[in-house]
Amino acid sequence: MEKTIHIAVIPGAWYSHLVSILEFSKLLVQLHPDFHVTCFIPTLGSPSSASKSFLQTLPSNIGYTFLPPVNPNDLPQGTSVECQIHLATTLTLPYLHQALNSLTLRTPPVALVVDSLSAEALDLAKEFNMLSYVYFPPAATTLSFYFYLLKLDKETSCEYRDLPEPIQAPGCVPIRGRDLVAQAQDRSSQSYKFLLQRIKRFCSVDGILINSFLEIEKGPIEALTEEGSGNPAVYPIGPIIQTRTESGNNGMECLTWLHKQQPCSVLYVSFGSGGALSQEQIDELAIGLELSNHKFLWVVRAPSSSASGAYLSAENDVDLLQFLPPGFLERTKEQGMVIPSWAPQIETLSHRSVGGFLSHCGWNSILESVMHGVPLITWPLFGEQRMNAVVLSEGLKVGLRPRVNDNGIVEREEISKLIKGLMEGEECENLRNNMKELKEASTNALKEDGSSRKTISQLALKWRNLVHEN
Ligand SMILES: O=c1ccn([C@@H]2O[C@H](COP(=O)(O)OP(=O)(O)O[C@H]3O[C@H](CO)[C@@H](O)[C@H](O)[C@H]3O)[C@@H](O)[C@H]2O)c(=O)[nH]1
Repeated sequence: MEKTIHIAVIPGAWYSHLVSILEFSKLLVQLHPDFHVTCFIPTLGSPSSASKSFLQTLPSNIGYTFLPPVNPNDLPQGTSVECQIHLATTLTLPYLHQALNSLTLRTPPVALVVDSLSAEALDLAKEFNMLSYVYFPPAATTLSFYFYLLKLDKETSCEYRDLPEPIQAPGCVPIRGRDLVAQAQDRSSQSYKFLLQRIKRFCSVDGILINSFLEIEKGPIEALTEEGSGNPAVYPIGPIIQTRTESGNNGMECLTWLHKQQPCSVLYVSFGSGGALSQEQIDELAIGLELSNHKFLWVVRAPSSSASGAYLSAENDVDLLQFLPPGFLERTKEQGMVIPSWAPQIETLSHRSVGGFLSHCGWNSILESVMHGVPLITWPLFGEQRMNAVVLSEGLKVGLRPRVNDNGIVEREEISKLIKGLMEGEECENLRNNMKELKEASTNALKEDGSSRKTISQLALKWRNLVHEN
């Protein structure tokens, strides 16, 4: 009888990371039905409704258990979101140990695949005799810069933003220090120390699975996979994206509205699973959308206190439309639609009426936009999003990046100008053509003999052979 191949998976305590690693797991068991995945989920507070409804889509050969949740209110005041996510895993390591122990007694997993934000769990692989892998949801460019940061940290002492020249990591577009990942903007911070610790852990694993593909990031992927690079084996397995998203009645309403619009006429505006703007920036964005005269569909969130935007994890019942400028909804009722909190993003990006995406440049949103051929306005807020914005606007030329004023605000005239550039005229045509090519490449990567599909099969074969040898 054919043996079942067991894999244990540990996501990061963040909606988009949970979804990405589990979408990969879904693809793995779909392509290789002799595989079974068991997932242990760290959580911050209670799981969001979007996470719960996503978990209901898992097939029977993927099992999951929640680890005891870490309550953000029990953590020291002012703990950054990155540190909260990190603690959601570290504080539950004893439970994870217990859970892996009982799993190993029943059905020993051959490999432990751990999300990049849960890297502390990697130590358990050795103890339970499993191969260890990092699942890395962001871009290959980010991974290449991460490894390069270890070198840069030794060779320089100033803040990276004060370096006179852009930084050139192997195979990557040059990136100015101020555009580096947010955790590296203050080298004395706890977030930076955590980041370096995490990257060092990555160096000793059996492999790193990245959610990217050769055609979108040829330079960094070739540099990362080059023999003698000194990195662990890197496996590009993307683009892994959600197959469908949900958002109840609001979602239905927005799709009904999209059905009534002209092809490629609507700009979709969304800042990911939790990105939020300051009140001043919400006002500028609203007026900029209005001035552009283009149709829009905007997912609105409560304002953040940071001028340049931040991540807000709380779901609450406040009326989000109160944060819009007076009279805006009435004036734009024929021009746009505003949707509070959450939209069905996949259904929106795949809708024929959508012609542009103003995005915070989370890597999942980028891949979803690429797979549906929608060019972007690249409006990074936090994390590694500034690096992604450079890749899209300066590298791939499928996005336009707004100019930010000295107070960290993108002004209304700039917003309106960029929307016009994205949605009409020669610039729009060039961006759409570049995106069309990328869309085709992204579809090919996961076809029968596509580059990423081959990589997944290569990994599966390696894991299967190990089980059959024992
Ligand atoms: O109204 C919404 C908003 C978001 N989404 C989905 O939520 C996910 C958002 O993912 P992403 O675009 O990557 O944004 P974040 O959740 O902010 O992603 C975090 O994780 C990414 C991968 O590591 C990083 O690139 C980002 O910087 C980091 O903020 C996507 O699948 C969207 O389809 C919806 O379905 N509806």
